[in-house]
Amino acid sequence: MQLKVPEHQVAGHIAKDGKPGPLVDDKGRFFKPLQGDSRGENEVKFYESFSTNTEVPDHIRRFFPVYHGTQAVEGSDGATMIVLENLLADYSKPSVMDVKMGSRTWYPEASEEYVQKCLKKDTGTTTVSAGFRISGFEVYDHKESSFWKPERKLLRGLKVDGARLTLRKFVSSNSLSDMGSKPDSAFVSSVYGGSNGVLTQLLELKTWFENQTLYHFNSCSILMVYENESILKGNDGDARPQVKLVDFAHVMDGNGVIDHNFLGGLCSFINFIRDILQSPDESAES
Ligand SMILES: O=P(O)(O)O[C@@H]1[C@@H](OP(=O)(O)O)[C@H](OP(=O)(O)O)[C@H](O)[C@H](OP(=O)(O)O)[C@H]1OP(=O)(O)O
Ligand SMILES: Nc1ncnc2c1ncn2[C@@H]1O[C@H](COP(=O)(O)OP(=O)(O)O)[C@@H](O)[C@H]1O
Repeated sequence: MQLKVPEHQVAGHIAKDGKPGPLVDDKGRFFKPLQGDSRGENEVKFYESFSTNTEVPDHIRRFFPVYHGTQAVEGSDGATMIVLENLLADYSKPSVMDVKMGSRTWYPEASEEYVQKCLKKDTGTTTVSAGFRISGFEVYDHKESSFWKPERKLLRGLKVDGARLTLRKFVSSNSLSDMGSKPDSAFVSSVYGGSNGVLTQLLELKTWFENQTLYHFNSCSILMVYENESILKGNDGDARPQVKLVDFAHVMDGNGVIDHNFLGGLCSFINFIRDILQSPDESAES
């Protein structure tokens, strides 16, 4: 089995200090190392539960990566990895964004130290003010014919207007390294709009979250992706926008209670996307 480092990972842990990072194979699978303390186990517990839970409607399953169990991976010191569907396997020039949902990323059972660490990040980013934060993104820059990924530090400093501007840039054809340029929102209707677009998918997810009390998706992300190859070939209609959920290391049982934290963040995110769709030509906010 030939494994390699994923080309388009936009957030989360990478191989560092002797610890393995995610890997992908050529058969459409994504290998995520089990994280230390209870996180890895908790994520496995979630996937095992979710993949067999008959209360989850079929049309909702498509928002989650398919789970293929766990596996000890040779070449990574035999590290145990969660084997998932590689969500980017069918994309050749993907633009990808990871949006961490909720107005808090901590949860009641966490240690005081962990809560404080999360609170610091939550108040310093748009998590508290907007109900989500952009954890990472990579866009295919049509002017430069290459991928562009901002530094983490730059994203951590984004305020609400900056997040709005970034969501516009994500669907623009301008050169993105030029921070001063006004995004043209060229792909807004083919990515955010339409019957298969991001907004429609988010609304479908919201309908489920308005009722589901099975799980609380603490610190979970929405991964948005679309294909630029089709746009380069002049077929914007084939951008194949997808909304997926990733990172279930902190998912808890819902115990019959609505996940207000995720739902609130999702409603806010939907409003941002809807505003951009309704006024794609609005002047760039700073
Ligand atoms: O270590 P940090 O400060 O980079 O924080 C990680 C987060 O990075 P961020 O600061 O939000 O860009 C990181 O966020 P992303 O996945 O990058 O959005 C995770 O929240 C990670 O925790 P876990 O894998 O969910 O258990 C976080 O790891 P822990 O701090 O919980 O170990
Ligand atoms: N199933 C997947 N397919 C493709 N890419 C993925 C998948 N899961 C995660 N990723 C990539 O890895 C990043 C980090 O994933 P995540 O589960 O949040 O890891 P961590 O727990 O280290 O934060 C995501 O932002 C995305 O770029």
